Amino acid sequence: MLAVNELSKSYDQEAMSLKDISMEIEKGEITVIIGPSGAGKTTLLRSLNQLIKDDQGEILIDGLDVRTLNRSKMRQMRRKIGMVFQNYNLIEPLTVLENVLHGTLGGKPTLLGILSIYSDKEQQEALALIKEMGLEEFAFKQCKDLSGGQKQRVGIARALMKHPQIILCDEPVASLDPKSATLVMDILRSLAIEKKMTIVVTLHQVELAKEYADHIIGLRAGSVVFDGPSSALDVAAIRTIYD
Ligand SMILES: Nc1ncnc2c1ncn2[C@@H]1O[C@H](COP(=O)(O)OP(=O)(O)OP(=O)(O)O)[C@@H](O)[C@H]1O
Repeated sequence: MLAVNELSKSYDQEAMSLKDISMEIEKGEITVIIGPSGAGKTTLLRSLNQLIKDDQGEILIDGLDVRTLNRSKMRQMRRKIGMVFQNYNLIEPLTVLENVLHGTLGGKPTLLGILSIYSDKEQQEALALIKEMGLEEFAFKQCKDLSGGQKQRVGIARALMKHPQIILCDEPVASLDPKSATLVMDILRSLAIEKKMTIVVTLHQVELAKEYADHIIGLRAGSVVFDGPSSALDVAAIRTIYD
């Protein structure tokens, strides 16, 4: 469903942040990208939906190279992909419901989006997702009053409003306490298993990666140094990635 072939990226034409990355990511699985700080995890994740451009190689989603798409095809492709961010990227003074409804903006004609006009169906769907995330009682509260873990669950509900096939999560639990982190990872796991979504997550915590990943990619200095199931990530593999 998602394949990367010989992807390279340099921000400054000198140092290479990604070097000939190739990998295959399966539908219905959680793929976790791990590696030390500066290894290229965020660069790789953001290249997948072309938030970072000027890279070389191929990124195939459903067989289409996203690097070669024109504007309208790129818009269509981006509708298939939801993003979840470390710092949540919510509009803090707005309510949980309003933030989740914003997830539909990518698929709306601009004027309706600017006016924040949402149909009854969209509102019902947003409320159902809020309930699914265990946030029913917060639907009409401002996001600024939520905990980090609650904010991240709003971020996931917002991503789900587009009905994405793929969810890219950039360090989604880096700012959370262990219990909140587990809750967020449990949600991502159920999206992969029950909704057959393709989930790609960057993580700093090796233990969480081993617990939740079906597939782990280990990056070091821009290169893939491990690619396998989480059961294969042994001490020697961890050393190769981090030492
Ligand atoms: N906007 C940028 N301009 C120049 N260099 C950049 C930029 N963003 C990242 N880099 C460089 O690219 C390399 C990979 O960075 P990236 O942020 O992808 O790593 P990472 O593995 O996500 O790190 P971290 O775990 O600290 O977030 C690093 O050497 C970094 O300095």
